[in-house]
Amino acid sequence: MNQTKEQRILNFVLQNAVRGDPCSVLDAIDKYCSEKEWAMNVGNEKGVILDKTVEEVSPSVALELGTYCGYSGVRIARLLKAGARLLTVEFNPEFAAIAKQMFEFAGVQDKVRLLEGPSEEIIPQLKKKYEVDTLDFVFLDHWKDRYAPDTILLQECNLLRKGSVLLADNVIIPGTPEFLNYVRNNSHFQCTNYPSHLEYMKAADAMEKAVFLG
Ligand SMILES: Oc1cc(-c2ccc(F)cc2)cc2cccnc12
Ligand SMILES: [Mg+2]
Repeated sequence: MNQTKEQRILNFVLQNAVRGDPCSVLDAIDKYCSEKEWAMNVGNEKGVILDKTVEEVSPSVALELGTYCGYSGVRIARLLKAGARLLTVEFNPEFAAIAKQMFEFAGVQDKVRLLEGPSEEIIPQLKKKYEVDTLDFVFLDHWKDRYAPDTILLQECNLLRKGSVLLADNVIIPGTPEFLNYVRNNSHFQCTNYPSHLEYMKAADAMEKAVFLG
């Protein structure tokens, strides 16, 4: 049976990265996806913006929407303090299976909990089923038409607290106009735009940080 691109990415990591070394996993994915096959990982340029935001927030509980192959999950988890945890949501079971193996190889599996299913179903379960009080950090990197409704849903489920930080990928390409309009015209959010480039390409992209003011 023919391999998928995501399986080829994982295999390249297994053969070229060092087990237990998250940075070598990130480097291997970036090498493969810049030289062999493009894939929708956040990449190293926007990844540095993600790193700086995670380091600034130093979250105890982080949520990622859109796991894909686990690149940004490894990127976030490698920076988490002892006892902190990342919940990452992926609705595609094939992607989830790849990401699970990626987390295990990188050695971050004890910090990461992979939740399979649609974000709109999982978000309302976070408090009771996954023992979340509030979220310190949320990385939005899933389907672009879900950013705004999921941001509203996070508020409706009382998962945000004063100072919770949302960071959204792809606000230029593919683009998230509804989300940008929502957070930028909402007095409960303080927004900052971080211009960058689409992963592995020259096209312009950007990330948007939206701090919930309570
Ligand atoms: O970082 C991303 C990039 C793209 C993307 C796909 C095709 C393009 F031509 C340009 C950009 C899609 C994503 C979907 C979900 C999460 N991240 C994505
Ligand atoms: Mg993305």
